[in-house]
Amino acid sequence: MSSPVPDPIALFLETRSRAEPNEPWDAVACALATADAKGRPSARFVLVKEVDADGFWFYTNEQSQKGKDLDANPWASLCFFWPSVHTQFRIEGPVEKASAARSDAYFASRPRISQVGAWASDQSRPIASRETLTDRVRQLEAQFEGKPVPRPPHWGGYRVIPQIVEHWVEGDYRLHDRFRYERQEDGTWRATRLAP
Ligand SMILES: Cc1cc2nc3c(=O)[nH]c(=O)nc-3n(C[C@H](O)[C@H](O)[C@H](O)COP(=O)(O)O)c2cc1C
Repeated sequence: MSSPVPDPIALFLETRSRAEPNEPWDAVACALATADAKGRPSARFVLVKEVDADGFWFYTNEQSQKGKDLDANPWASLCFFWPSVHTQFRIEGPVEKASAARSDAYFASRPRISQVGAWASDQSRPIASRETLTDRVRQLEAQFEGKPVPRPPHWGGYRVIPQIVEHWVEGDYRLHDRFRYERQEDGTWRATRLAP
């Protein structure tokens, strides 16, 4: 049986470190749920490599479906599940765009082929064929040859500011432990135990 902690972000980071060596896939991957202007939800996986009390950061094409959703409705929910430690975390809160400097720094850290891919892909728009994409990659590789690849203006970071964190730990006979943490005005967290 677990009990509430004062800082659920520290708990998230500690749990992720324990999970990381045993997960078959990337422990920083999570489902990101957004909703459009009509409140229709959609979910997809993203990588959230940077986490602190101010934000859970991900990077994407701002003209994608998720980018449009976040323009219309800047609130999101993230869901991580690490089977090796029998734990799920849900993070919910308002979303803000990263500064240009932060997006530049992250873009610069990516492999060159991913940087070219960010220019080549009009993410979430229809394309005629796979060749359309690979031809565009070849064309851009030639264009940027011998030069650093700049960050496309429509590509950048977002942070989900954690207002609600839910920690779920699998228990025997489906009697799981669930704690919902709500961030208070003074930055402390109020924990509530939820029925599983
Ligand atoms: C494990 C995993 C990680 C992913 N990480 C990202 C990411 O960090 N950023 C991104 O734009 N797409 C990422 N994708 C692709 C997205 O799931 C999605 O297909 C894409 O962003 C378009 O989503 P949208 O049309 O809802 O905007 C990832 C996919 C998987 C399976």
